[in-house]
Amino acid sequence: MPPFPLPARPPIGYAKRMDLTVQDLACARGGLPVLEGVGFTLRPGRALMLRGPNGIGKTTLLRTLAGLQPALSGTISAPPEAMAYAAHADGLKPTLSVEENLRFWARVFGQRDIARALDEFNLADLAHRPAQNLSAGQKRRLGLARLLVTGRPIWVLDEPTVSLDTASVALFGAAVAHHLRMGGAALIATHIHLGFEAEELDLTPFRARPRAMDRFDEAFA
Ligand SMILES: Nc1ncnc2c1ncn2[C@@H]1O[C@H](COP(=O)(O)OP(=O)(O)OP(=O)(O)O)[C@@H](O)[C@H]1O
Repeated sequence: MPPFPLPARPPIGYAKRMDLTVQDLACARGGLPVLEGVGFTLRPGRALMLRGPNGIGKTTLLRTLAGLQPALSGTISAPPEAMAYAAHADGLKPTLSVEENLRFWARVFGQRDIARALDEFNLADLAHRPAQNLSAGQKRRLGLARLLVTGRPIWVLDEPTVSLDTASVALFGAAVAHHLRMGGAALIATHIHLGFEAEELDLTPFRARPRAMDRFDEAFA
């Protein structure tokens, strides 16, 4: 018996280059509609940066795409199993070392190689350090290195550079650029420029209309 459950479905991985087409998507947070009418296509090898002011719904959209919460309506062409989601909670096991964390996640996602993840995020010197003894930026690097052992083609990233210093932002930018060259794709909510070519989607026009205003109109119908 493996020490932890393996995925019921085989990983999709890079061999399966995948478009992500979103049509007329509406999503909610805390039971209130946040965005409506969202639509875009993200193709293999491309990155799309989500823009918009604080509270517009970037996190809500990413969580919906990654299958962590249901959409109110609309369609998402790619299944959650095609996506690797990384956000503020990094899913690290505090008592496991850096290397053990990566081996754990590689096993969960049906992968073997962790060497590239250690290398691309400059974690080799920290390989035997328990995750709980890492600095905030080092933990974030490990959380992002996890993406490389998922083998999943579409990265869905919420503010991935929080806590990273300039050198680590550059490492992360290079890792994403490599992922794109391999035929992967990335959807990233960030307020900074990551050093590679990407399209942008401003979510401001997709802000959901307030429900109170709908009721106000109905009162005069
Ligand atoms: N746990 C929650 N329960 C209820 N409402 C929430 C919750 N988290 C966020 N919200 C609200 O949902 C809306 C969208 O929030 P979301 O976090 O998706 O925005 P964001 O664009 O990612 O913001 P930021 O740029 O500040 O990270 C905001 O109005 C926010 O106040």
